[in-house]
Amino acid sequence: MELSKIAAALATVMDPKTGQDIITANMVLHLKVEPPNVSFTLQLPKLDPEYKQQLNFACQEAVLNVYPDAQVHVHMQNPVAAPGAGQAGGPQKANPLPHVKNVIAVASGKGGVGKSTVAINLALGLQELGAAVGLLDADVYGPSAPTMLGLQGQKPKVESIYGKPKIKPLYAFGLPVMSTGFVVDPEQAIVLRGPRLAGIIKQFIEETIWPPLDYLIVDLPPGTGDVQLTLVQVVSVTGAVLVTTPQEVALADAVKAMNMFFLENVSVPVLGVVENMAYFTPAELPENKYYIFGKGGGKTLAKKSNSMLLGQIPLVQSIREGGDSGEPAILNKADELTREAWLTVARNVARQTALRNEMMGPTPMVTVKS
Ligand SMILES: Nc1ncnc2c1ncn2[C@@H]1O[C@H](COP(=O)(O)OP(=O)(O)OP(=O)(O)O)[C@@H](O)[C@H]1O
Repeated sequence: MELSKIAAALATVMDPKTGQDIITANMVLHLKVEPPNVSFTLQLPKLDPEYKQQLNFACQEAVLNVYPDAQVHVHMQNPVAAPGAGQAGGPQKANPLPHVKNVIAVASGKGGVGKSTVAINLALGLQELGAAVGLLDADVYGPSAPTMLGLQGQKPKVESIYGKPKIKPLYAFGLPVMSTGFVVDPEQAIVLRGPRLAGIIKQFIEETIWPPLDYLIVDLPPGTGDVQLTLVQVVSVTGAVLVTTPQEVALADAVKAMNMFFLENVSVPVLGVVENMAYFTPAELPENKYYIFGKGGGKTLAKKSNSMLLGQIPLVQSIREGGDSGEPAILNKADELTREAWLTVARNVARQTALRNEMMGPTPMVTVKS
């Protein structure tokens, strides 16, 4: 009996919770083979007994397919909660995305500063550096990912796993993408509040079949509100990237957005600040920088949030055109300066995330007492 064959057999069993196979979803522990006995622990989130039984049968069947005489012993166990989860006496919560290493929220104080542009180019930049990346556009009131990634009019497919519907993300330039814009009409979204909104965000996190990822980039709505609060309750957010423009007026709002990550019990570390539209560079004079909105907003916000300036992105036509045409600017090899500005942001985000992970454990998921 070979351990690797048994592991390969178990990798054909799907977890209804994440839509991943149970090996990828890190659900199989203590796999032991002492012929004819095969035993292992199956960590599974709270599911009703019917699912438990289905999974048990599916595991038995998978092993018996390769070793018909095996005696299969499956021990079921609730997963160990994400470290720090359920602090302050709340109930322990399990991480719904065990196969996603880092969840990075991209936030801004107000709309129009280029938060979505940053989220998308950052996601593609990290991918270019070799990481597996996904994008969740949670900007319910103004979802930009469908247009900016050329996915307008497309709808994600729903797949049934053990009778439970799971959403398959769409793909653009190699990125798995989910956007509120695929399923909710922004005009209807205006009236969404509280529990309804929370339900949608929760569903996008828990019911999308995200592949194993190094980074899931989440594009938040501007400001502070229900989506932000829901996100920190349903998933462990590794860190936040704040986006601002250089003007002083943008700063006051950005500080409010920043403070929301430091609320009691939230404690999502700020990885750094991206200063967008930092200066204007005409295409025909690529070396010239005109600081038309002033200087220093990004640096000031980085200082206030005790983080770093991750990069400065110029105000250039190619970024706006990239957003409109569905082909983000970072993919435009003809505009090397802009590409390099985006890649600097991606490198700095990767470095700050690694440093953060060395220094502290996973961010506790927030428990709200009702
Ligand atoms: N550096 C830039 N240079 C030129 N145009 C830019 C730049 N950054 C963003 N834009 C353009 O500005 C517009 C707003 O950008 P974007 O949608 O990313 O902002 P946002 O902060 O996400 O706004 P909202 O939250 O309201 O959706 C878009 O048309 C985008 O292409």
